[in-house]
Amino acid sequence: MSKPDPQHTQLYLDGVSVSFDGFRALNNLSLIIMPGEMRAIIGPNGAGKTTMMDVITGKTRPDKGTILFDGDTDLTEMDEADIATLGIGRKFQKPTVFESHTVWDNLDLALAGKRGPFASLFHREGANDDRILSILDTIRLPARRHVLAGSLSHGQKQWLEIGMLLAQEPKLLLVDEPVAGMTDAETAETARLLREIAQTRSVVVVEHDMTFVRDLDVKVTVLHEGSVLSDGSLDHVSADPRVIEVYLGR
Ligand SMILES: Nc1ncnc2c1ncn2[C@@H]1O[C@H](COP(=O)(O)OP(=O)(O)OP(=O)(O)O)[C@@H](O)[C@H]1O
Repeated sequence: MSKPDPQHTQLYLDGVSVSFDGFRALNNLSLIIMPGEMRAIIGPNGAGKTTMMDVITGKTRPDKGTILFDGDTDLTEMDEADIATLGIGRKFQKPTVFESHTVWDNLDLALAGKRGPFASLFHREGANDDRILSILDTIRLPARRHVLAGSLSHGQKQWLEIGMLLAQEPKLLLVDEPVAGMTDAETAETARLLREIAQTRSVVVVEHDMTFVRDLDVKVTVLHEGSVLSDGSLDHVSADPRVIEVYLGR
């Protein structure tokens, strides 16, 4: 089979391998995410999901393989800070908001981070207000904008952190287990929130919660032993005997 053309792709991984002390955490992994696509990544513990995020964001260097952003930017040659500046945002599992600042100030700080020191010097008070209000709407927190981030529920902290990433206007958002520890209502709302966000950017979500993955209603990729075992709709991959074996067998 001929290789797919990376042109017009948002993220292109081809033949990516990473070993730790001889153990292959990623084994010839190939994956394509198109602009404006949301993809769910599932797989048993140790399948390589976190390592995949690490090689995309420059935290771990692949031993071999191609990783391209926007069709032609080689990420394997870049460091973490440069990759973030390109427009790749990563949400880790644990929220890391500034607990002793208000929700509003957390977003204001995130926007200041985007401006950089020079632009911040000439920044007009209140210039960010429209942008902050718009992000507050997206993350379901307009009514809580003046409370301290530390007083939010766990789910709301996750949404605030997503909002802080949105302030950077990423073209690709990588989200690691966003609904772990959330209530059922927060989990359902997070699926709606991510679907809205994915209307204007690409999103890759790693998650174990299958109710949530069903709510996302997007193409699912199953990783196993560092490569793609199966992909397609959740119904398709759930019926794949290889997937059933990996999750239930042995
Ligand atoms: N820095 C490292 N050094 C050694 N081994 C590592 C390192 N990082 C990951 N591994 C190993 O690589 C394999 C893949 O790990 P990874 O964390 O990517 O899996 P995962 O799919 O994210 O699993 P989980 O669902 O449990 O988070 C595991 O066996 C892990 O122990």
